[in-house]
Amino acid sequence: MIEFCNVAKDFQNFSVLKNITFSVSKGEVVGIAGKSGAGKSTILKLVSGILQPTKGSVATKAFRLGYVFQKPRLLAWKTALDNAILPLRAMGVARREAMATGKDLMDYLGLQGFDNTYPAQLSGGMCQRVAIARALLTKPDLLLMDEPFNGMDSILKDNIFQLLEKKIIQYDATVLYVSHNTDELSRLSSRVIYLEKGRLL
Ligand SMILES: Nc1ncnc2c1ncn2[C@@H]1O[C@H](COP(=O)(O)OP(=O)(O)OP(=O)(O)O)[C@@H](O)[C@H]1O
Repeated sequence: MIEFCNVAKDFQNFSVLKNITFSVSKGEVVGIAGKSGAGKSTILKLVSGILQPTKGSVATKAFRLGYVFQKPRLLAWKTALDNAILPLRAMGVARREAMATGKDLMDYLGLQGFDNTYPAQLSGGMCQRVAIARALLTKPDLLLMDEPFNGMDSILKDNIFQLLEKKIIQYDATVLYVSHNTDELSRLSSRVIYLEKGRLL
């Protein structure tokens, strides 16, 4: 599903990733760990095509991509529900159907009653849950998540883990996700990639 072949990524004269080679098979759940600034988010951006490698190649066979960014990146002028269903609407799903599906998922994520609330009125953890709903609603076959549990308490995290475990099986999704937390990494992933000084350990 994902293939990195001798990938290097430089920003101006700064070399973030050096000669990275790894692959992720369909249905695998792989964690990415490493110190702050090690290049974890850069790996996800390369997978998604937001960034291009300086050297080497990055290939994916994803049909539908879900991406939970490090920051929620919600549109300030849209309600929580409208933010969550944005990719569904872009795919041509009728508004009424998208809203019903979106509302169910938002309720499951503990956001009952906040459908019509704007991002500025939500907490950081609530915005992050809207972003998780947005990434899951399209039934992605590749899910990229960058510190998806930021701002969440342990009970909430546990609910979201259960939801993710269910959805990953349901969508037969491949998952690549970044976390600093070893408990979070060991709970979901079958393998962890560790980045240090631009190289894979
Ligand atoms: N667009 C950019 N332009 C210049 N430098 C960048 C850019 N994006 C990232 N960097 C640099 O690349 C390095 C790796 O960034 P990245 O966001 O991938 O790290 P990270 O491992 O995800 O860090 P954190 O755990 O703190 O989120 C950092 O030194 C960062 O300053």
